[in-house]
Amino acid sequence: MSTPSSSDDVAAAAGSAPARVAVLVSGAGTNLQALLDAAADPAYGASVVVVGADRDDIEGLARADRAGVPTFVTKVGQFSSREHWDLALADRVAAFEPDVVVLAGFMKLVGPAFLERFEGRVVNTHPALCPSFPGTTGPADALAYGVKVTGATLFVVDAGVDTGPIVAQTVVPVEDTDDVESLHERIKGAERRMLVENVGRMAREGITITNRKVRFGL
Ligand SMILES: Nc1nc2c(c(=O)[nH]1)N[C@@H](CN(C=O)c1ccc(C(=O)N[C@@H](CCC(=O)O)C(=O)O)cc1)CN2
Ligand SMILES: NCC(=O)N[C@@H]1O[C@H](COP(=O)([O-])[O-])[C@@H](O)[C@H]1O
Repeated sequence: MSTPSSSDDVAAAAGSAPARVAVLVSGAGTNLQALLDAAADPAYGASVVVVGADRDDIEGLARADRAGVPTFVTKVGQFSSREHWDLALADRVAAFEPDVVVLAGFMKLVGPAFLERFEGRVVNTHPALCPSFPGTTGPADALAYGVKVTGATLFVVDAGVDTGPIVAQTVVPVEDTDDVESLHERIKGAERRMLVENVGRMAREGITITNRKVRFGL
């Protein structure tokens, strides 16, 4: 795995050793579980080396414990400012020398220190088709708007909210009978498949970003 060269033309990953993946979570951790399950196969090319969270007592951390993966919790409230939290979070993650950092249901915006440390190597999975419905309520917003299809987006995180270069998207139908829960569950099924497939490809092939366009390969 090599270090990205610049923010506008970024190469990440690709090598013979499994890529080291750090995952940050805030909740149930079903996306994390999908990565843990995939990584059990050496052919996948990636290994989850640490799971971090911004809160205690969540199923995502329990999933990591059961898989024997180290965990940490870094809460905003433990620090005197958001900037100090961001720096501490970057330090905790960096100690595990990740090649790729996956935000998988991580409900905090990461800031400049974090993004500089892992430039071009942080991806987030979002339960909507970016650039539509950014933020914390993507499935509810899609349902309220009345769209007939929605989905999930994997993107390289930047300083905005769900604005980064898009790695992959997956589409699901919105049914007339859906409520927010049923729609989000349908999205999450497709989201987990998209995440596993594309984090694996990032690990095995690397990515290059040119003028926002993401392609696999270095
Ligand atoms: N710099 C970025 N950080 C993150 C992104 C991103 O695109 N850029 N994506 C998020 C996930 N996200 C939605 O996709 C998201 C998460 C959280 C928030 C937010 O406003 N959070 C509040 C706290 C809410 C809480 O603690 O429950 C906050 O950060 O103070 C907006 C969007 C991952 N990070
Ligand atoms: N804005 C971020 C956001 O809405 N993230 C979403 O939270 C869910 C976490 O599920 P999980 O904890 O079961 O993986 C996922 O659908 C993820 O995209």
